[in-house]
Amino acid sequence: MTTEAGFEPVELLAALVAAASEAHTRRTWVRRVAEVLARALPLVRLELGEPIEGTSEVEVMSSGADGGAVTTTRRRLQEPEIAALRSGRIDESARRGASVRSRIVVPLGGAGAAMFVALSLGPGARLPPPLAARLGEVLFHLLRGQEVTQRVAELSRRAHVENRELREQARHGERERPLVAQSAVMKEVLGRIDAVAPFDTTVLLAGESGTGKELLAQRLHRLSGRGHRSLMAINCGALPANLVESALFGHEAGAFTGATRRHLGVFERADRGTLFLDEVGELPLEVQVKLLRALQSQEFERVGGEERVRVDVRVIAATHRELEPMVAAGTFRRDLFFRLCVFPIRVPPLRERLDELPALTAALMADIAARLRLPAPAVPAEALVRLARHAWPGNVRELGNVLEAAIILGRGSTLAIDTALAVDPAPAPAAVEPLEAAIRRCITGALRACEGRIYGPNGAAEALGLKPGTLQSKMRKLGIEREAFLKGDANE
Ligand SMILES: Nc1ncnc2c1ncn2[C@@H]1O[C@H](COP(=O)(O)OP(=O)(O)OP(=O)(O)O)[C@@H](O)[C@H]1O
Repeated sequence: MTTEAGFEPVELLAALVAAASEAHTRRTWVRRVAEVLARALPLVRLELGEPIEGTSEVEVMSSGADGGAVTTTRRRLQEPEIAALRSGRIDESARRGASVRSRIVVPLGGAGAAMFVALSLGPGARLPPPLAARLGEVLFHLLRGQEVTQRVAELSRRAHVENRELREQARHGERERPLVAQSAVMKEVLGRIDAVAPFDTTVLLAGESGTGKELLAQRLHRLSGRGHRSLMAINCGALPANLVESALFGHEAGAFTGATRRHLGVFERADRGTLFLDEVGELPLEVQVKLLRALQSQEFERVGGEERVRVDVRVIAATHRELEPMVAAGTFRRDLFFRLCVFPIRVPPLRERLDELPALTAALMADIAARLRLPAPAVPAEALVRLARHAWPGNVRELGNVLEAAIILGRGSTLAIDTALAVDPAPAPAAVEPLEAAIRRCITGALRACEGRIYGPNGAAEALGLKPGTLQSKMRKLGIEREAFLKGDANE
């Protein structure tokens, strides 16, 4: 038996099986089946419809014959579709004459079918109902097969993620350090952490570098209902824009040069757990948009992928920068700021809680001495006085470093605090602004004053005494976008 288009059903069957068996998602299945059918029929469009239970609507995935993007829409079920699903018979009621397209509805799975395929054929074309019914049977079984393939892929992905999760947890368990909080300000911080922990509320930890934000994020995660799942951390400032996006959302094989395999991002790996977004203020603007969307919908696409990945992630963000001035300067999105700043917690610098210096010193000393396999020397009162006089620009991290050096220099028997502090290279505290922050401030200020204009006599480059190319390269490096400063429809 051959069709009017003259194809051999056996060949078609072989091609359909080959195309459908490799489809990991229903979307790919629809595209591949449409491609194969288009080789045998004058197919204009293929639709796969699944009525939505309890409604008179149907979700339709549809693909043109050219294998382009598959679209998903939701609309009312049409009469011919209802009839075909109910009776399990082909509906050819939309068969038209030689100059107009026809549409044939093929139920998948006999009377009371749960799905259908609708084929729109070019003018004058026809698929005889017996052949269409056979095609329906084949597609029904191929679709069942696709569901199994998808389920297996999903289970294997979960197993992979859980395996990684367990390994992370084992490592994380080793890593978590005791948290000292004896001062009134730190007790207050801990109170807020413990209060918000059981909820999925997004928390923003703001404080200078080394104040213990990551340690607090670990406690928050442990006390939440997700504590037995993984806590994934990413430092948003450590990678350039294109890599941050892939680190957050993952990428598909072939997404860019060197992407030989699919890579899961931290969002996916934190599924059902917690994601710690450290240094969130460093995120380039273009990635901020994508992060906002992912936070709002808990859905995203891997870089180079079409499939929407759904996750269930609780987010803790941290920043050593003041985000509000960045919002005012246009370098941090206002909407993202409000999405993150649901429950802000300020972590005070060490100089504001010197009353817990003795307890911190004791806890850090015990930890460091155990790691170095040295006895922990006693801490004389004058050493504590000396420590209390230091400004601690690097906060608790710096205190740990000084103590480690003091233990080593004292060879495990005394604590050589003075010598250790004398070689402490931590920057002076104070009003000194990091160079990058100063550059960012100058550039954003100029762009604001010039309303996003870079070139020409009123442009930001001239105002800053830079070549436009140099300014643009600095902006790229700092993730500053000109668009954020445009007024109305101002243009270059
Ligand atoms: N309250 C604390 N009790 C015990 N150890 C602490 C405390 N706070 C910080 N530390 C220790 O100080 C070091 C720095 O802490 P942590 O990495 O959590 O700071 P952070 O604020 O996240 O720093 P950064 O912003 O630079 O990432 C870690 O070794 C941590 O264990």
